[in-house]
Amino acid sequence: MSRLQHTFEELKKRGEAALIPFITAGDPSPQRTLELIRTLAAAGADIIELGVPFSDPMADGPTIQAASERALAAGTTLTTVLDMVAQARRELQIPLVLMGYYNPVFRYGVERFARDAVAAGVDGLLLVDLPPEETNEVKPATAAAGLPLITLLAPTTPPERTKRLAAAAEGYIYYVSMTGVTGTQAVAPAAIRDVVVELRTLSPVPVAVGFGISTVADVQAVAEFADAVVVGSALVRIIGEHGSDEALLDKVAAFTESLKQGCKKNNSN
Ligand SMILES: O=P(O)(O)OC[C@@H](O)[C@@H](O)c1c[nH]c2ccccc12
Repeated sequence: MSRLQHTFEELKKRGEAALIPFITAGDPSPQRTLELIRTLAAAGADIIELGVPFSDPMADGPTIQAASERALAAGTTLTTVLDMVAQARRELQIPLVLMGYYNPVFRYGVERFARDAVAAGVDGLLLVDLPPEETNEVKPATAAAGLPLITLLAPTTPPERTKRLAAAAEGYIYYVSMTGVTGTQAVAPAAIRDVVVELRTLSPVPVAVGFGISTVADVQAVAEFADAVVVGSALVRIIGEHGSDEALLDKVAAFTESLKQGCKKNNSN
């Protein structure tokens, strides 16, 4: 059983949704990223989504764009991201999913990338600017390496397409709660509940929800009907503000612990 499957099974037994914090790899520095991964894991993260910094992150709002710039300025490349994963993997079992844009992966070489990613200890790949219909170049390589290619679905995905993609999903489905870029608007849990519930019946894999989840209340509301919640910009903002102080890891730990409290299902108190 894969690390991802194992994590979701354990959480199901405990009646909890998975907490998936997102950070940009290399922000503020590769060294700091390793410390952040340790801190997130110790504070209750169940899976970590690591962003591969990119110069033209068109799906990202200002907060994550700035994180990408900090990471690139610190010299982060796809190769150094894989090194960070390999280092983390020496000491941690937490699933690590890479999120990125296709260009760096294409330049690295898709087959070599898929192999190196699995060897480093990557558990899943999200290529956010590659529509599922255009994964023909990537799928054979990720399938051969045993790397789940995570499908992104959005409220704008037509029902037929949703059905087809959900049935073929690997790892987990990432349901984007709204159109637009990351970190700019708040999620509206009531508006997405029914689609997510339906998606879970269509899909053989768990369904994560992300975009606009930034508070414990958001996490709690979404955790009632989703298998996992992704929190990106709210966390990246803390890293942006405290990246160079001593307090960074404590702040990140406290925020993560509070978010995890929201993941216990039916704890309406
Ligand atoms: O930042 P938010 O609103 O919390 O959304 C999650 C998100 O940051 C993370 O999953 C992500 C970062 N960049 C992306 C690009 C596309 C899809 C998802 C992402």
